Amino acid sequence: MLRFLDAGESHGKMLVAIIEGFPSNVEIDFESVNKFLSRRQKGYGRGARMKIESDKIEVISGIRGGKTTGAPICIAIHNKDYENWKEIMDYLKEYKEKVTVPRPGHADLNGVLKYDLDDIRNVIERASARETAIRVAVGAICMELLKVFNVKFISRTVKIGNIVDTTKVEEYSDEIVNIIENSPLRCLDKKVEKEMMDLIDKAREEGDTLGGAVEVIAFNVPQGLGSYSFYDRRMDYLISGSVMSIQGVKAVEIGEGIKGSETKGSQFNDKIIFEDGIFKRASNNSGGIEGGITTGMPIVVRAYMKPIPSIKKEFETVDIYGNKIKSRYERSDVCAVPSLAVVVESVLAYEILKEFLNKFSGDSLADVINSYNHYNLRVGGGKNYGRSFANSTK
Ligand SMILES: Cc1cc2nc3c(=O)[nH]c(=O)nc-3n(C[C@H](O)[C@H](O)[C@H](O)COP(=O)(O)O)c2cc1C
Ligand SMILES: C=C(O[C@@H]1CC(C(=O)O)=C[C@@H](OP(=O)(O)O)[C@H]1O)C(=O)O
Repeated sequence: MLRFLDAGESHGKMLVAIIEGFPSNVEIDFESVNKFLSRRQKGYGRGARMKIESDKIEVISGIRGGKTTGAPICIAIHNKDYENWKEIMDYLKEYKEKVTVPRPGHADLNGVLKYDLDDIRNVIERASARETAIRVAVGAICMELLKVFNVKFISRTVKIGNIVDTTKVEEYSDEIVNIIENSPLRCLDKKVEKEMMDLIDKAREEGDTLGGAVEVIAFNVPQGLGSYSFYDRRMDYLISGSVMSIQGVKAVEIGEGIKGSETKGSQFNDKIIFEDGIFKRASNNSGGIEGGITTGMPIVVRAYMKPIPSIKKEFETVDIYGNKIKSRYERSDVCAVPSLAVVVESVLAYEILKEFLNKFSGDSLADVINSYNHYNLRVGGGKNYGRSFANSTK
């Protein structure tokens, strides 16, 4: 079974991850992995930290000669900012200037109470969304295997504050990807994007922050991943839990979950059709998942992020000893919604690959390909659902 663990602090030496259960002989394109990391760092509204970091992965084990070996993959991302935080982050010598004013909205207060800490710094360091850098690296490695099976993603911003991009994306296109990848907010509607940027500027001037929403679509995911047979095997359970675990995410929607709740069954159901010997759906309100199993239609996930909790504008609060005090500001992003889109893309890639390998299991890429092709011969009527068969090890 594919699994991973990660560790590391925001201003510590590095972030690390160990991925286990990844098949052998998968070619890893490091340029592509590092590009994924740099996509996460971009986005209008990000703070000063992103000018310091230029995330790149270092391979410690499990990849040799550009290919996975089947052994646990260990990777690291070094924090450049560590140089500026060495004294504060020293693991032997106690740093005397403790952080004692918790920020509402962050893990600060809950963390010190739960772990009996007298320095909020110990909470901030691990609760920080800096951790998403290594999660994206894990997702990027998963993507290298999904690419063999032509699984592709589009991830974009659909909302900043109350400004919404209503553009619909139903099919994958390189043109759409190009627009998104070259835009400041990963937004498709340029007019709406300008309004969003103005809103971010206004929030920054006011010493305030913003949230929003992203949409991520996975194309060419085969039918049959996940299961209705047990709650924790349901694809929608796995995806929503994983997306919800991303720092700041407060709601997850699959397909037309929200709008659909206002319609009738006859309108919401995706009509089943049978064409050229294969089953298809005439629409995709279910967002590619029915009964906890992928339908073969695109998987559509929307994630909603609350406004960034660290606020420059001063307000009255209390410290961890209960004393009334002015709020404390910690260097921060004003808005991180475009970055969230890339993080959701990578956690989705991980969850899809995990179930993909549960269904088409194999210790080597060739075994996985055989299993995949065999299944597609059966349910795809020998033709598959318009996806190309994975028949190479490239
Ligand atoms: C990519 C990204 C960047 C973030 N940057 C900041 C930030 O600069 N300052 C901040 O206070 N919160 C930031 N957050 C949000 C916090 O990490 C998050 O609100 C906090 O961990 C508590 O979230 P939770 O209640 O969902 O766990 C960021 C989140 C993401 C996904
Ligand atoms: C470091 C990243 O995001 C950080 C997430 C974050 C938080 O509180 O979640 C706070 C900020 O960190 P710092 O205090 O160093 O400025 C963000 O920059 C990153 O995305 O790589």
